[in-house]
Amino acid sequence: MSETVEMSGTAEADTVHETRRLAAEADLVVVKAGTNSLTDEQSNLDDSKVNKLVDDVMDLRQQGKRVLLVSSGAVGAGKGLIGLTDETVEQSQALSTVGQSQLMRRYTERFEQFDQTVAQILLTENDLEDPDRFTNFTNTVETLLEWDIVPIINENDAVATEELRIGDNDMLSSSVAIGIGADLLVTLTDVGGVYTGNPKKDPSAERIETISSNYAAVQELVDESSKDAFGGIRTKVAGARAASEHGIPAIIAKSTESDVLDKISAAEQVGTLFIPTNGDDDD
Ligand SMILES: Nc1ncnc2c1ncn2[C@@H]1O[C@H](COP(=O)(O)OP(=O)(O)O)[C@@H](O)[C@H]1O
Ligand SMILES: N[C@@H](CCC(=O)OP(=O)(O)O)C(=O)O
Repeated sequence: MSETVEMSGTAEADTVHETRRLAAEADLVVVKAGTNSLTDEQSNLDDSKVNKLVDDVMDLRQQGKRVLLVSSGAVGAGKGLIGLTDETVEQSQALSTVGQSQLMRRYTERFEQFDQTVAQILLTENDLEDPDRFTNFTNTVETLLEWDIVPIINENDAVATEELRIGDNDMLSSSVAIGIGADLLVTLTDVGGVYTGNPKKDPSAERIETISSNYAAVQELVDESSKDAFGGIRTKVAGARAASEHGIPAIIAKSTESDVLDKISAAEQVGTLFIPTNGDDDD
């Protein structure tokens, strides 16, 4: 297990314990999975990664929880299929439309093995900001959840170029979690949480176990370690923080960790935990 780091302002042990309990008891969970957690090095959809994610989601479903999956991977899967890179935004948009249907086919096949029906929702931040569209979105989600279906959400990349430029499913999943009043946001990625530096480049980087009043210090570390990257850990931290400011516990964790969602629902120490601030920002 990675080392944890005590940063000044880290939450008290009982607050951490209480947040893990809240996360464990969450009924309505938003799970976000990034491209790296779904594709291989040749940018093909990686069956074993997709299967593992579905198995993890089904762990929650089998406990009676309602789950919304926010999945990236459309552009990545499109690149692998067509054998082209996305050098322009227009190419990314077109690739996403190819990859998205492939992605949904894989999800549908795997979830079917558990007799779990899924649905696709493509949306943009604008859809969440416009009151009529937002109402339509929540009505659809509520109906799907009543029918025991797992909605799988992605950005509508063919029409939303802003999101494509900044790789913003991290913020979209956060907005969805806040909008529908989720009980927990889990962001799955290819590293074990938020670290004091980029763990792929800096072997001395240590995992930050909890984020609460130490947010400003964490933000500085993250800005420094991911200076050149669009999206990346920065938007995950911003999205998780936004959720926690709305009273929703949020966890950033590694998608390859065994039974990662099951562990969260057993209140185990996994990834980086964002303590709900309920708007009390004491930075
Ligand atoms: N301080 C940090 N803590 C954790 N990861 C970091 C940090 N700084 C940079 N990163 C990088 O952010 C990456 C995760 O972002 P990204 O590649 O966008 O993932 P995803 O495809 O899951 O959305 C990690 O692979 C890691 O290399
Ligand atoms: N909507 C795009 C991905 C956008 C995105 O946020 O990607 P990632 O940073 O890998 O979660 C896609 O499906 O390819």
